[in-house]
Amino acid sequence: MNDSRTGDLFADDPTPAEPAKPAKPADAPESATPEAAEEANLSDLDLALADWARRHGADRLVARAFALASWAVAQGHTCLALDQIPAALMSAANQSALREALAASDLVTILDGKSNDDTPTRPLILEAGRLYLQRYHAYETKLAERLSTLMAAEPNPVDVDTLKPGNGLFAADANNPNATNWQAVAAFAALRHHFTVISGGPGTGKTYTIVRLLRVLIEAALSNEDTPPLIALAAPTGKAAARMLESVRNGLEDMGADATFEKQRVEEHVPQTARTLHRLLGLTGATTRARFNTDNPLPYDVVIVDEASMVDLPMMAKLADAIRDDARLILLGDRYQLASVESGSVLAEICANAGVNRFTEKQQTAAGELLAQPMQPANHALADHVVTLQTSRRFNADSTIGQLAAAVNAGDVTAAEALLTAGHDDLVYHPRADAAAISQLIDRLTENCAKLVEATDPTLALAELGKQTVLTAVRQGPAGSETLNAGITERLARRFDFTPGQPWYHGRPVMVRRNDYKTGLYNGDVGIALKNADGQLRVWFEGDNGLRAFLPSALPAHDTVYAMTIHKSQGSEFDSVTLVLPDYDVPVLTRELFYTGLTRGREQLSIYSQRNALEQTVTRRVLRVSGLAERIAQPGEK
Ligand SMILES: Nc1ncnc2c1ncn2[C@@H]1O[C@H](COP(=O)(O)OP(=O)(O)OP(=O)(O)O)[C@@H](O)[C@H]1O
Repeated sequence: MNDSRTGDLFADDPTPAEPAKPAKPADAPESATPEAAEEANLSDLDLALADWARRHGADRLVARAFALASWAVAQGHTCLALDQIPAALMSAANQSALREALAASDLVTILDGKSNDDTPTRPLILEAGRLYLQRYHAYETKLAERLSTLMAAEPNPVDVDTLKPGNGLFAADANNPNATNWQAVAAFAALRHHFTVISGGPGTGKTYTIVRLLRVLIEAALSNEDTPPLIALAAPTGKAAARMLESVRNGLEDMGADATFEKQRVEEHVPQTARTLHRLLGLTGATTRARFNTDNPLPYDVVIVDEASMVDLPMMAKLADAIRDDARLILLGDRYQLASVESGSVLAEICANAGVNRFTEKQQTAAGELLAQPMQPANHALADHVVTLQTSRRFNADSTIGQLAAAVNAGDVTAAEALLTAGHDDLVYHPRADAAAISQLIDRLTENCAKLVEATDPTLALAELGKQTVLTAVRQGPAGSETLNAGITERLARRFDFTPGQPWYHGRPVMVRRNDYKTGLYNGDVGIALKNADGQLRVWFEGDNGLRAFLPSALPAHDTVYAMTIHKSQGSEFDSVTLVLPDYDVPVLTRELFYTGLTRGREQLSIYSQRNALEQTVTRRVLRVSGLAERIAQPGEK
């Protein structure tokens, strides 16, 4: 790192350059000066960018703006909102001088009413009070442009009569026969448009809907003697892709019970694989440029992406870029879930602007009797493209986990607390998450984890891992996943007489930390180390065609996984989940995080959290600054 990154950049008055200093540990004492405090909150990358700007003629304030725009991306925003810069990162005096400094800089493009196609594109872009690194501005504008193009055209009409109640595909709800069947409406929206989002919590029937939609598309083509559509199934992670494929296969199998359905005729045209988005787009090397893009679009007529809430802005922009204008892009996901770890919360933003199941007058007319009641017309361009499924088909309607998820989504602390303290069998609440409570929890968990050390059959051991897990909000600290993993390992080592420090032992569960195309192991894949008959350790993973065994040394980066963070659990479900929130406040404690964690549990949920931490968590929303929704369409444009 260049030395000029320090005092020189972040002091308001010129000071001599200082030598580079090591990164500040989290518990370091308060910084001596406000400037040093501002700097301490920034990463080396942020500071390197500021340094680059400085070397290219930026004054201190503009250089600082570079660092802050980079900091904003690391926080998950796509840009820096100038009116929301934390005081800890820029003094009020500097904030009030910032706009003028940016306007005067050769490194900053100002986009306003006066800009046009000849306006040069510079490394920083200021638009409507949002300051972007140029690349993120390009991702955002490109994505908005592509989605707007896809939304503007209507595909060739497909007969939607088959979707109507009574026609076999989507049966009316036996308990409520006059209610709108939103699954049928979701299929209708996807038939009518080139871009559709089907949002829904776990088990609300997104895959069920998709399988029926594919059936309609394939059967329509076959009956017209057209070529059936070329379909791609994809997801952000390998694990999510594998789950998606399994759900689609199960969905086809279930539909096989319908005597009018010629399963084989349709099945032939449904893909036999689901890929990661990286693979789909040809992003497997070190390059950030996808092999498939506007100039070389994907060959598919229908691209369906599951777990779309986990897709970040750069990936979504690349995906939309690679979709042909005459193809369909269908995103499946849960609008209320945590967004991607990286920048942007694309799915949530698209859905927030669409509202919940509100259509334009035009779409209501086209839907006809699929909609049981007329609704107040929406006028946002996105409205017709988003359908939200709200009834879980996997749980019964009054499952406590489902009710808690609804209360959390509504930010209703009182209802959430009432459910937690009512003494339900499937929801157990421990109002303490201090060191003593965590130690007791570790003891209890160790009993369960001992089953893995005693396991001999990899299939059974992997099934055991899928049954239950512990989810944490944070990695470190007393309630962090690392502490729980270390605590359980230590107790197991004592009980089974191995050294806790030894990396590999019989029964160690691991989670892969990054995609590795060489081994075909992906970020989030979970495996178990077991000794074979010769006493050799192998790590077993589930694969498309049965179990796969690896030498421990062949694995990509991985962690022990008795417990994992909620972020890492996205896209997975377990019969039983223990959810642990720290008893001190951290900014990651948000409603979206809690919702995502609790909806990983299918049957049983235990929550360890102090009441006030819980209240704080349910109340706080993830706020990500972005201009995407504004760009896609202004209200009234449709
Ligand atoms: N309308 C329906 N009638 C009967 N069963 C249904 C219906 N919709 C969904 N199901 C069943 O509910 C279960 C969950 O559906 P599905 O897997 O499609 O949900 P999902 O939203 O894709 O779930 P996940 O979030 O886990 O991916 C499946 O067993 C499916 O067959």
